[in-house]
Amino acid sequence: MASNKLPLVKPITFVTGNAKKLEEVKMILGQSIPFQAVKFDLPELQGEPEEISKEKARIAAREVGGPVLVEDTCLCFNALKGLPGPYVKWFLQKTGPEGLNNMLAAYEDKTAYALCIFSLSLGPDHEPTSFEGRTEGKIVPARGPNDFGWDPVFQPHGYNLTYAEMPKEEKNKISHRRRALDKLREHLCTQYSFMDQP
Ligand SMILES: O=P(O)(O)OP(=O)(O)OP(=O)(O)OC[C@H]1O[C@@H](n2cnc3c(O)ncnc32)[C@H](O)[C@@H]1O
Ligand SMILES: [Mg+2]
Repeated sequence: MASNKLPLVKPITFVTGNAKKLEEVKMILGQSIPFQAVKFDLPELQGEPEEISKEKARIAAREVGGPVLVEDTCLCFNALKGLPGPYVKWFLQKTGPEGLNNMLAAYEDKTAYALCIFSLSLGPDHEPTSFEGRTEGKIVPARGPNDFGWDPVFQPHGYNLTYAEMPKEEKNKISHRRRALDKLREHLCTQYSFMDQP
């Protein structure tokens, strides 16, 4: 029976400058989606998270000249109406995770959510499609290894451990990144068939 799935000949190139993101994406996707990675620090717009992610995908598709995947991650504090959101990287660089916790000292509401938006572009002439994953939690004084971003200050709802304290497999079961990748995988597997490169 003929398949009505679209053939995808080239592997998808995941473009990121962040080695820790890549590590998690590899663990979560395993062999399910053929992809390769290139390390490139893409310029980022200011604005709404989905538009930032989509614009990264447009730039990456032009650079690579084929199918690309990018993601942008936000950490959103409810007391601050969603800030620092997509700008968390710059806060983190200047203040470290503990500085993020201190930002909420003046507020009773410590709730926050981690948001990950992957954008897939099939090439320079294609509009990107986005896949969003969100995990609710709260901001706490830093606990656990300080080796990935704001993991030490984010404690997901229903857990007594911060992301940093959780074994990687546990984080990857419930994370913002996992939830977004589940949607991406579903989309790719229902719409496309992967072909070996000639
Ligand atoms: O090249 P790209 O993919 O853009 O990588 P980046 O490091 O610039 O990443 P973002 O623009 O998405 O900025 C998100 C910030 O949040 C951090 N971050 C991303 N995912 C995280 C996670 O799962 N846990 C903790 N920190 C995370 C990351 O290190 C950045 O400081
Ligand atoms: Mg970035």
